[in-house]
Amino acid sequence: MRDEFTDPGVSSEVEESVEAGLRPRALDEFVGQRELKEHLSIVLEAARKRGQAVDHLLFAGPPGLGKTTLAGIVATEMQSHLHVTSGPALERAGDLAAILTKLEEGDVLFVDEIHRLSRAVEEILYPAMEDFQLDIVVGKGPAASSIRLTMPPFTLVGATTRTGMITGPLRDRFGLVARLDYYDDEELQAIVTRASGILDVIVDDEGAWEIARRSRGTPRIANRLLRRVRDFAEVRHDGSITAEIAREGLRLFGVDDLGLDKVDRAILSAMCEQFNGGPVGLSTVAISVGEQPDTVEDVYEPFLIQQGMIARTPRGRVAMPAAYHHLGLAQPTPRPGQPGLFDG
Ligand SMILES: Nc1ncnc2c1ncn2[C@@H]1O[C@H](COP(=O)(O)OP(=O)(O)OP(=O)(O)O)[C@@H](O)[C@H]1O
Repeated sequence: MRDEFTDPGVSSEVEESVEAGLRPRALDEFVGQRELKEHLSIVLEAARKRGQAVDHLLFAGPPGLGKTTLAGIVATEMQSHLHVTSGPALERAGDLAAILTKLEEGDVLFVDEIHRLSRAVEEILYPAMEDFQLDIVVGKGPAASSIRLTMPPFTLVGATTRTGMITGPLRDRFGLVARLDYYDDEELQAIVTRASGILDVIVDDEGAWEIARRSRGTPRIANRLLRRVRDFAEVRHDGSITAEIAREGLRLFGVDDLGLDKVDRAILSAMCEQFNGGPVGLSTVAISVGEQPDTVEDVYEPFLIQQGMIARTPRGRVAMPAAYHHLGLAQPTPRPGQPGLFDG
């Protein structure tokens, strides 16, 4: 049931190549995240002055907020190479060793979903991050021996949607841990305007604003909605995007006034109507909308919580008054003793 328009976690191969073209290359072009940018620019400048590799960096936050983009910026600003992999792709210790032995001095290794590294792989990473040492086991059984290789200093950039799942020892080995927050509407408007320049489509300020405010605080969604509205404008109008055209196009694609899509609305309506406002467990909600619990937790829930539509309590998820209001439903009066909103 995942929604291809507003799910920040879904990106096809075509979209990835379009995204690559829209990625800011320099820190100055990266919109928003002011504090993070300031910290990062100091870390980069200091490393440049010392002529050293940048300290290892960990970026945390929901999908589509710019973690991969920042890893690319670090590599560009340090004039080094970027190598990209992810936690689930590194199944065995040898997978990581193969990448590490290819790194040159100052290179940036980006590991997406770093919280999903296996224990065995993580253990290879510790000495590599700390002392630039790589322990490789040669042979099998009693004849196995370990050789230690020294590798050139490099920068590990880790990205995670789940800081809580990063082990303490791994987290401690990052010199900077930074959290990316949802973007505000003005920042997203600037992102839409910037992307429209690259995509060569005319969008007026109000048109960019209409797209921005339905983008769930997420640049990946802003860029995707812009591309869909561009299609709509080209097919049904003269190609340029005004507020009215943006509104019409987004309505056609099922994106509502707050930027919620059909999955968000299904989650809210399951909670409000099927489960009487909750509390209801995450996996029950996920099953009722045909999603994986991880997807509901990582992709949909953070924005619905941020919007004050649902809340997490020790007994499960509960629907807040804003959810009823958004769906146009009357809020039920709690039965005496019914667990609900104000528990926990
Ligand atoms: N601050 C920003 N300014 C302009 N564009 C941005 C910004 N952040 C992200 N983008 C755009 O949003 C898209 C998604 O960004 P990116 O792939 O870096 O997100 P991510 O956090 O790594 O997501 P995921 O973890 O799901 O891979 C990119 O195409 C990029 O152009």
